[in-house]
Amino acid sequence: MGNLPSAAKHCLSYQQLLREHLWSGESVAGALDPAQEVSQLSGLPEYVKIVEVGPRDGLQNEKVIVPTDIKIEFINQLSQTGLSVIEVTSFVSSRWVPQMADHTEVMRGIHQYPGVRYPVLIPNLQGFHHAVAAGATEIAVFGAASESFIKKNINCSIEESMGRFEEVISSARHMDIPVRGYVSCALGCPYEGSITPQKVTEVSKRLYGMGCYEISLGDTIGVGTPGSMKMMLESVMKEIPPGALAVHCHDTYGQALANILTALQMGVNVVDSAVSGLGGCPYAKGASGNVATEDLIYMLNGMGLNTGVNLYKVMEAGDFICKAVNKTTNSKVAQAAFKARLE
Ligand SMILES: CC(C)(COP(=O)([O-])OP(=O)([O-])OC[C@H]1O[C@@H](n2cnc3c(N)ncnc32)[C@H](O)[C@@H]1OP(=O)([O-])[O-])[C@@H](O)C(=O)NCCC(=O)NCCSC(=O)C[C@@](C)(O)CC(=O)[O-]
Repeated sequence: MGNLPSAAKHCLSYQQLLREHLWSGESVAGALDPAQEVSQLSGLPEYVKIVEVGPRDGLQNEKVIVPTDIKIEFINQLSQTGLSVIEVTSFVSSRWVPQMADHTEVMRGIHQYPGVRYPVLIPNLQGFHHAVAAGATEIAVFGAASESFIKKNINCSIEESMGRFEEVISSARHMDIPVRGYVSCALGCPYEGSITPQKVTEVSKRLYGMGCYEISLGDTIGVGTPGSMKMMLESVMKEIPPGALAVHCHDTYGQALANILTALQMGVNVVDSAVSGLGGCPYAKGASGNVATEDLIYMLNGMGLNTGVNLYKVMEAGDFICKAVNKTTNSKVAQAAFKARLE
């Protein structure tokens, strides 16, 4: 954008700005006023890593079983968007989450593109062994800061879950397999309501201490606000450096982007999202999908923050999976772009 003559900049219509800049990742703030850009960017990271969870978190709650070849095609399309991490499936019990029963076929069927990592979700040692046999080279364990939620989700207490994760993490370490740790209910629980930042910190600290390279703090039911996100992060950051944290925001109350921006301003630079805003945890009733990857990229592009991801290609992958599961996209950006195309 910097090369355009200023007269041309003023002639750019809103639609042109969208087409030429927000899609490509060039800064619109800079297009309007270079001085403004600097002030907007202060305190924010230059690069934000997006962890795409659509194939796992996005699909796990779908009632109709999505054919395995559709899942594989979806992941292959996502792999060509510039995303560097795509969580592809979970090695959980098919009695608990039938949608993920084809984990081995999905893991074996996808084309693994260079530069893209394909972690999978693991609840226990049994899942770990199945995942490794299927070819997984990166995993994530998933804990929670709520006793009631973890009981419903993986049928054990927080203390028991730590024992299981310790076994998994120690086996993974022997095989040089990196482990990410999730902490669900970081901003509220569907069964207990408020969760204290101290409890989130305690669980996060234990997972980090066991060797998780990154802790993803999940607003599982999307009740958080920038205020509660800030309080929770201030507490967790006393024990874990911001560079080892990620945020995972569901958008039930429409706060996800605001919460993510708060986290970015506090030094977090890894954000989970799902294409088309798909998703939700089967054991968190009433929760809506994740923040849409399209909406996240649009916001980050608009602030001049680099993600390396092509928004247009992500929208195409979103269109593909929405048609396949017969859903309307939850992404505001995709909705607006498709509407604009029809006008
Ligand atoms: C953890 C279990 C298995 C415990 O389930 P359980 O019933 O307590 O397990 P168990 O150890 O008593 O074993 C019972 C049966 O399950 C089998 N089993 C045992 N382990 C496995 C395994 N890994 N894979 C396949 N089968 C397994 C085991 O072999 C046995 O089979 P049987 O002898 O009866 O034929 C179950 O509760 C489970 O699968 N839960 C998964 C729930 C889930 O996937 N939730 C969604 C993901 S979390 C999420 O979405 C939140 C997140 C991460 O996105 C962040 C956020 O938003 O907050």
